[in-house]
Amino acid sequence: MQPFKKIHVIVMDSVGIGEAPDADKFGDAGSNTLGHIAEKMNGLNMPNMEKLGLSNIRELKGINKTEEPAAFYGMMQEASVGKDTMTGHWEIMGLNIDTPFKVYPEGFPEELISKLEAATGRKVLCNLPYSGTAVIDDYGPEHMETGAIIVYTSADPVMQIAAHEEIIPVEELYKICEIARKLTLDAEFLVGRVIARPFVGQPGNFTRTSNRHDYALTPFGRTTMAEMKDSNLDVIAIGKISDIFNGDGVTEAIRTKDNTDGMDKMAEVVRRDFHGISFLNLVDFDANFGHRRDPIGYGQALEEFDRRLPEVLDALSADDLLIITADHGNDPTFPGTDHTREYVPLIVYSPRFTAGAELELRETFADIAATIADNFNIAAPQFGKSFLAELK
Ligand SMILES: O=P(O)(O)O[C@H]1O[C@H](CO)[C@@H](O)[C@H]1O
Ligand SMILES: [Mn+2]
Ligand SMILES: [Mn+2]
Repeated sequence: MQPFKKIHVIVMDSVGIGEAPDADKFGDAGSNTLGHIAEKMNGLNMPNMEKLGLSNIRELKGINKTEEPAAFYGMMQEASVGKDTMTGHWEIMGLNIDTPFKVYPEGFPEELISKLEAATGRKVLCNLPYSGTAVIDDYGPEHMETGAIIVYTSADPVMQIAAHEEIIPVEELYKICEIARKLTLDAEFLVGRVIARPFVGQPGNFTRTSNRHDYALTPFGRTTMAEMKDSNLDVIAIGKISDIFNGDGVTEAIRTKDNTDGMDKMAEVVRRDFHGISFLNLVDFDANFGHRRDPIGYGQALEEFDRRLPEVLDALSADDLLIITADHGNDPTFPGTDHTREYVPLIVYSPRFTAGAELELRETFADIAATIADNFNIAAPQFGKSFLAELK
């Protein structure tokens, strides 16, 4: 088969498709993001994903299994020991994270907080694991009175810093986060990501803005993105992808406001003439609905995604390959507010295909990187097995 000129990867952030075999080790036995949302919605209306074969992977209420799926379809299991966004995306690009990132279930050590206060000249509020919407409700008023910053974490390896845009201008919050990023690069206080969380509004009525900014770490190994960039191929990062890789291996970064904007930008990029990959993350599923434990909102966002899909599908030519997948689960019906250890769906489509078929269970997300490397004839990642030859 002729290689594809462009491969487009869409990560539906947190759209898992049922507990992974090792889910019990993560306290996630019984989780199923898509399955439980379909139940709560009393059937999901996703005719475009249906045609591609979504319910052929695992039957989902409201979505029919189709006799002639247009896409190749299957599931991937996560090999790495984490279930956070960075781990999932880095694995998709060929890495295997075998040492878990540090998490801070009791908040950050006093020593780190003192250093942060000294370096920023601002006091720290909260310093606990917290939901990002609850934390601004609870600490926002005090923050507005004192100018102290709201620092919180979660079950993920993250330090999040929230501030009202009229109390601390976004640019200053970004500087504060850069300071926090520098302080948390050492093994002693290592944090996967520092996240700026600006918000607006009045007490009791705060909302977060799209000026969120993530400060990640540079991937610990050589990703297929880096390999592509060094081979003079294009790597177009859309949404928070560039942040997740700290810009490593990215040749062009396009920011987005939300899922809708992400799909708009994706359709634009698909129509362009280039040689390489585009890589989009749709974070709303996770941030607005998964962590908020809102299965109906989540279901509606999935249906909206499905309605927008034809714009991307229609833009594809026989030179394009589209891969739709996820980075972990976040079952909105599950106890707690954290990610869930799940299989992720794998949908692989090109107008070049006459028919789709089932792909065998993938043992690592890195099979996507291996497939990309195989297609562009560049060095294979250290992990992953290409499924390119199966696409016929
Ligand atoms: O509750 P909010 O602030 O949305 O935080 C969520 O967003 C973080 C980064 O994705 C996750 O670790 C989770 O804690
Ligand atoms: Mn994620
Ligand atoms: Mn998340």
